[in-house]
Amino acid sequence: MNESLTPVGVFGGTFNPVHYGHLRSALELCELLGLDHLALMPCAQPPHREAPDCSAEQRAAMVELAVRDEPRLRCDRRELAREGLSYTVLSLEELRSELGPGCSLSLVLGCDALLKIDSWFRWQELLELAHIVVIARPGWHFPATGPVADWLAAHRTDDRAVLRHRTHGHILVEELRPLAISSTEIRDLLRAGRSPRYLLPAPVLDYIEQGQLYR
Ligand SMILES: Nc1ncnc2c1ncn2[C@@H]1O[C@H](COP(=O)(O)OP(=O)(O)OP(=O)(O)O)[C@@H](O)[C@H]1O
Ligand SMILES: O=C(O)c1ccc[n+]([C@@H]2O[C@H](COP(=O)([O-])O)[C@@H](O)[C@H]2O)c1
Repeated sequence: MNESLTPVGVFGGTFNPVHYGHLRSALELCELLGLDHLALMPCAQPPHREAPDCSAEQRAAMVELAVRDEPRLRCDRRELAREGLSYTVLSLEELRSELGPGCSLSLVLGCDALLKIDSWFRWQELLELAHIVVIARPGWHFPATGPVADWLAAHRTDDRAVLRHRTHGHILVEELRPLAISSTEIRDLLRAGRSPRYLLPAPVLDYIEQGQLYR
């Protein structure tokens, strides 16, 4: 067993746009898990949904504005630099080769993403590259049967210390402060001519207004 690793994390999402649900969860995870940093990683070409209505460059720019005053949060642009669909396993492979085999790396996922993870490209290799930290939400249940249930049963731990002693391979579920905010709701408010102020950072809203996004 390794002693006292300093874990780092990566939080993938479409971030269309990034909001306080993402940001508050990211900061709480940094503190609960003792992460050196957590990088929000906007996907360029989502493998699983229609192309977002604003560009990957714009979504990454909004993430950069959102994290610029918090040193523990970063924006990771690697999926913008890669051709093709933004498969998470490819990003984890890149991160693992940059960080080296001795670093503790965690992939952060919302529970909605976890439910569908068995449809992801090479999903069973994810835990060979990183731990997975799942953000639990009120009203959400684990699957009781099927491949995701079996996978959770085989790899789940309730011990946060595992992130300081192991480099990859475990699933941790964390209940964080619930914030009922979604990017869909923010886009809908903007399209309806209503304000999403206070659901997302002011510099992100300024960027949306200046670029006339989501109209
Ligand atoms: N309010 C929230 N609290 C905690 N996690 C969240 C919240 N909103 C989204 N997430 C998680 O953040 C990750 C990235 O989310 P995403 O960028 O798709 O945002 P979203 O608000 O769910 O977007 P959309 O409404 O467009 O589906 C997902 O794993 C999702 O589960
Ligand atoms: O790798 C895959 O096959 C894959 C399939 C679906 C989703 N993902 C990733 O899951 C993350 C959350 O996606 P979303 O739709 O909740 O924003 C985001 O980083 C996606 O790139 C990844």
